[in-house]
Amino acid sequence: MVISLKKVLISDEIDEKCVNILKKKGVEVVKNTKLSKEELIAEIPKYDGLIVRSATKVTADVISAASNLKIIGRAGTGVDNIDCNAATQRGIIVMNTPGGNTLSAAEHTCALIVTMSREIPNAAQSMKEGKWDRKKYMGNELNGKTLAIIGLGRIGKEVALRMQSFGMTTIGFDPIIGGDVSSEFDVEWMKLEELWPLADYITVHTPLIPQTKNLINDEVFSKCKKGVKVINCARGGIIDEEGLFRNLETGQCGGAGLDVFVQEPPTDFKLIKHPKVIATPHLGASTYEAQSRVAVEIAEQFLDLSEGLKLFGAINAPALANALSPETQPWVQLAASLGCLSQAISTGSSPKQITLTASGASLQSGGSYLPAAFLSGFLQTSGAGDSKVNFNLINSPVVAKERGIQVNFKTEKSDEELVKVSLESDGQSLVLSGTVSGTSPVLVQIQNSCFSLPPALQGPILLYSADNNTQVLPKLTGELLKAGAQISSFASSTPNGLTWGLVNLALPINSQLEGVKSDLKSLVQLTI
Ligand SMILES: NC(=O)C1=CN([C@@H]2O[C@H](COP(=O)(O)OP(=O)(O)OC[C@H]3O[C@@H](n4cnc5c(N)ncnc54)[C@H](O)[C@@H]3O)[C@@H](O)[C@H]2O)C=CC1
Ligand SMILES: O=C(O)C(=O)COP(=O)(O)O
Repeated sequence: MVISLKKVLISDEIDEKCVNILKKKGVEVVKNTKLSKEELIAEIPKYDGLIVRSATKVTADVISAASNLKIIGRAGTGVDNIDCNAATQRGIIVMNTPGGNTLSAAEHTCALIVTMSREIPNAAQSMKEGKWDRKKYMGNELNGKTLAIIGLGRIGKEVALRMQSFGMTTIGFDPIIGGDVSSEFDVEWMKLEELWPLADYITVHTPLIPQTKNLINDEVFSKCKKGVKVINCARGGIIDEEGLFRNLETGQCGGAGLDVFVQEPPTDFKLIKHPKVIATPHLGASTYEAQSRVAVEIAEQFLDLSEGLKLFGAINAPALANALSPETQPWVQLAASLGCLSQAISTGSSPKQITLTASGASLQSGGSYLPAAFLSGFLQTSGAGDSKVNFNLINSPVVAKERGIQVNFKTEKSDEELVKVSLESDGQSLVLSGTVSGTSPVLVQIQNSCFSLPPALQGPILLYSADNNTQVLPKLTGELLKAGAQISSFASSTPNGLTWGLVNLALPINSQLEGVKSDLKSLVQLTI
């Protein structure tokens, strides 16, 4: 799957380095950070790449209008502003720059913890108002206090390491990162229920997903120490905003440091204006260093992918990572071609079982891309679904699963490199196998008949079977010439019951070849 990047739209405020790196490689870049949703929908069909931060909402209707879009890049971490399911369905890669802004977000979290413990924002504001209030702003030391960290990924870990230097005890929870790993950075892993009563401060560093929505709510506050302080530098909504306000009012919550909000920018400032709240306008990643890093990283990741060098940061393209190298490309095309042929030959009948077998040493890792490539050809030829959607390695596995189509993948040791497909459907079983000759995918076998000179599976083809090929061939050639066909090459299988013939054409023909159809057992025309 080749990702050709000619024109990229940058619709959020991103460091100029991103523009420069892409332009240097000949990519046309348009930066427009003022687009309304309607304007974005009108503009997006012109682009094959889109780069955003958190402000642009890449919704399903934007994606549906993006007829040429191949990749959406997030210069940052969270992709909750991108409808990733819609992008996957359309075969569009979604990519972020994990790690590029980790340290900035971690430092911002620590800054909120420290400033909250000493009421620095309120105290500083009172001095600007000409006051000298030394009694009002008594604080607490962090030394000896317990910090609970929910989400022990990149940012959670960096927060732990920094706050330990203040003498804080760090405890935490993460469903994936266990105690063996967290103990390496001195975080004692515990269950949420054990952690609530111990925490003086709770900081969240998870994505916003159904499991983390309103994770900290009235019930949780009631299990915490009176005066517990909370910090959210991850995503608005992980701490229930209404519940937080109620607990600040009663004093059950002693303070909150908030960088992110359910609605950004907020329309209701009630929580933000609470005297015990320190709020910043989603500034976690807003440092020159982080912005420079994520801008460079997203541009380089785009270029690496379009140059077929490597895939990094993609969150919805597991089949693509091993399918980029020039050596793998013809095998991807072969599997897709076999998918096209299988669907064309078995028209209408839905497959009960599809088995793909890869033989030969170089195809042993084919399980990561051959089934997806096969499905892309199979679905494309089925013509099912939205005709604007092209099936590729991103969307085919997902769409096939939705339609109940499953591919069993097997490998076999052999000196010969070969991809074999067996397809069982109601009353029909089909076997096809192919290989790569030079860089071209070729058909080796169909049912139990082999081609001594395997024909190329590329471009417009005509595949037929007949009982008596010697009689049929002159008639077929006559019909093709009548239809104005330019025949590039012809191959026939060694007769074994039926004979199969494959005609490679220069251009597709606009004829059903009625004059010869009755002499043939089967006939399919398709462009691969
Ligand atoms: N305020 C800002 O400007 C920034 C905010 N962020 C946000 O910070 C958050 C964390 O980012 P990273 O550390 O880079 O992500 P990460 O992917 O490295 O870590 C997230 C961790 O959350 C854990 N997790 C998932 N479900 C959980 C659950 N139910 N309970 C507890 N833990 C759970 C995951 O297992 C993972 O270890 C993200 O939401 C990201 O969008 C990131 C950068 C800047
Ligand atoms: O990377 C993230 O997840 C962030 O929240 C940073 O958002 P931003 O790029 O500053 O709009």
